[in-house]
Amino acid sequence: MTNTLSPSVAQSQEPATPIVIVGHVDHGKSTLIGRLLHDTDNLQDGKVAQIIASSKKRGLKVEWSFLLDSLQIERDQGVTVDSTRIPFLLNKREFVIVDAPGHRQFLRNMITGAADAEAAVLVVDAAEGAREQTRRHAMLLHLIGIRHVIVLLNKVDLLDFDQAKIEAAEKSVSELLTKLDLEAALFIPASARDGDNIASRSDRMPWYSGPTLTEALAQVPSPASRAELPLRLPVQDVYRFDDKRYVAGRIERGRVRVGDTVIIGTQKTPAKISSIASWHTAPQISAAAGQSVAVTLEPDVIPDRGDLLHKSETPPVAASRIRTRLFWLRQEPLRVGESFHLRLATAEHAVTVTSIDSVVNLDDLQKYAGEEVPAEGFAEITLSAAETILFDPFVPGTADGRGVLVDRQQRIVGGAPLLGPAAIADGEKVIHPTGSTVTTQDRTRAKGHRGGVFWLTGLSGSGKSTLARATEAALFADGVDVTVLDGDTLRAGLCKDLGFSEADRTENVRRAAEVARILRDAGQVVLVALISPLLSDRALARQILGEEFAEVFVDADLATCEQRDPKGLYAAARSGKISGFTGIDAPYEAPVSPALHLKTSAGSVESETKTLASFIKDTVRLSGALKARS
Ligand SMILES: Nc1ncnc2c1ncn2[C@@H]1O[C@H](COP(=O)(O)OS(=O)(=O)O)[C@@H](OP(=O)(O)O)[C@H]1O
Ligand SMILES: Nc1ncnc2c1ncn2[C@@H]1O[C@H](COP(=O)(O)OP(=O)(O)O)[C@@H](O)[C@H]1O
Repeated sequence: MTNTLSPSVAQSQEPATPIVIVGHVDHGKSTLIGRLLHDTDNLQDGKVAQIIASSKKRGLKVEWSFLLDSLQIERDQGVTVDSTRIPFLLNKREFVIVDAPGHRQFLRNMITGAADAEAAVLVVDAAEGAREQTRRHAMLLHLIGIRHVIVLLNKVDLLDFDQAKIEAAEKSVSELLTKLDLEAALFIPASARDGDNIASRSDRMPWYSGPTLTEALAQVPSPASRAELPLRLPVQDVYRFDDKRYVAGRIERGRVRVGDTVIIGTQKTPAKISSIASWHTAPQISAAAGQSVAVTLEPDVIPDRGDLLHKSETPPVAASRIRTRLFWLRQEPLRVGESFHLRLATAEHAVTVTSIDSVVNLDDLQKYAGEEVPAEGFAEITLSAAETILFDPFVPGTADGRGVLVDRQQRIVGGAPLLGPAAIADGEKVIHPTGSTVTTQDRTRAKGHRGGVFWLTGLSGSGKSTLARATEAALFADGVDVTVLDGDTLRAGLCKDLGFSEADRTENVRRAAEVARILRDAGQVVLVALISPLLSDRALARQILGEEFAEVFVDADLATCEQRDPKGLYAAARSGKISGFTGIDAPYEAPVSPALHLKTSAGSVESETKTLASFIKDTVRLSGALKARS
């Protein structure tokens, strides 16, 4: 099978100009991409015939968006090399359309740097005007800092090519963009389906004297040469051959020459470049931005992966508290205190969110103070690291300062363009949580199982403590590293300042969840046995613990619990000796969809213990049996 895009595209030597094409669903993005590739002669003839045939078959005019469907199929089959970049040539100049089928994927692409985009085309249905995604995409373009924005007012045939109507549409989109501080370089009235003002001038809008889309793209500045900027060489790896150590990496910007003195990372160790090699080439005297090199250093110091080589006269910013923008991608909100890894070029730093400084409201696009960043929201936050981080503050249209936040499972949870060092406000509580250098994988390997938290909730007397202790013993006998955090036990020490008011119970849950997190992160299986009566409190625990959290409903009806009354507390509550007792005069909200539901009114302690222990082992076990303890 051959690639749909014509082979000439691959032959250009100039660096390609990346552009993104965005727009609300159905406003014509896919049609535009198909039309653009066709009208600029970037499709093979066979492909065009295929699109025409399949459009005819469905009784449609030529449906250019079918092209993207067929590209998608090629991608799925692995035919197209890069799944998110569509190259095309415009008068010998190479462009790359950074494409992403879904909204979430688009966001991910934008923030992970697939789009160092030089320009953006915002497609807006002229008849429908700006919609939800128009607004979100425009916001993103503003936050990412794409400087060159072309608004394509699409489907102007629906407005009969009428100048007054089209100008009214332009005005309303322009007002939205102004609110976002995003200035459109151009508004182009067009019909992507018919090709008006895409690659050729429309004769149906003689009143329009501006450029066509391809003329506008031709005016987009080429990616500026990064070779003239101060040197940044992030260390990818260090290799040893014949007693020599080679420090390998891709020069992000600037250039290195043999004889240059460079500074290595945060240790600030100076060293001389004694040789430069590129793969498959003879040794070089110098190398510049974009090249992957292996340098030898004199003296033979050993940088770490992630160290940044730079020159002493042009150092990057060094800070351990960093103000950053945030494009939050997780489906749950972000709160202060959560920890992540900040990926920055080849470096990874453990960081904690120490403040949420402002949150952007997507309705009025204003910044507000906020306690949390909502799911998929935008914000400005402060990150703290235990170590100094070297970085260049984010500059629109470059790779500088483009941090990415990843969670414990290495999933990307947010884009974090680093804005600069965060000043310490008067009286501010400054903390620098440290991250372990022992990895989760190391711990898992050593213990033979993963860590996890099993949160037992239920009425007093339902059997939480009994089952937790019996399961603890069973798991321990099986070689599992296990700890129980029991309500009564915690309340005898860590939580002895707390009573049973709603606020105190929330704090009790929070503390237990934080302790469970530390133990879980150290690789342990943690059984938490707390009444934790409110759905909102257990949601808080889940928030603190993330996905490695399983809710176990220890379910016995009130009558059974009251009849058991192992501590005589129900009797005391009934006689008014104690008040606010769960199930009597304080609420208990049962879990809606627990990971495990144990009905202890009916079953025996032994059978419930077996069920719980095997559920836990199935969850934390590695493939195969748990490691036998020697
Ligand atoms: N008013 C009131 N309500 C509920 N429970 C009470 C109360 N007063 C004392 N106790 C005893 O405290 C134990 C519950 O503590 P928890 O930390 O699990 O409760 S909570 O999660 O904070 O709601 C609970 O233990 P369990 O019976 O093991 O659940 C009781 O022994
Ligand atoms: N299937 C069962 N699971 C757990 N406990 C049971 C079961 N059947 C009877 N019990 C009894 O119920 C009581 C539960 O008390 P406890 O474990 O302290 O509950 P909680 O910690 O939820 O307050 C114990 O006396 C226990 O022996």
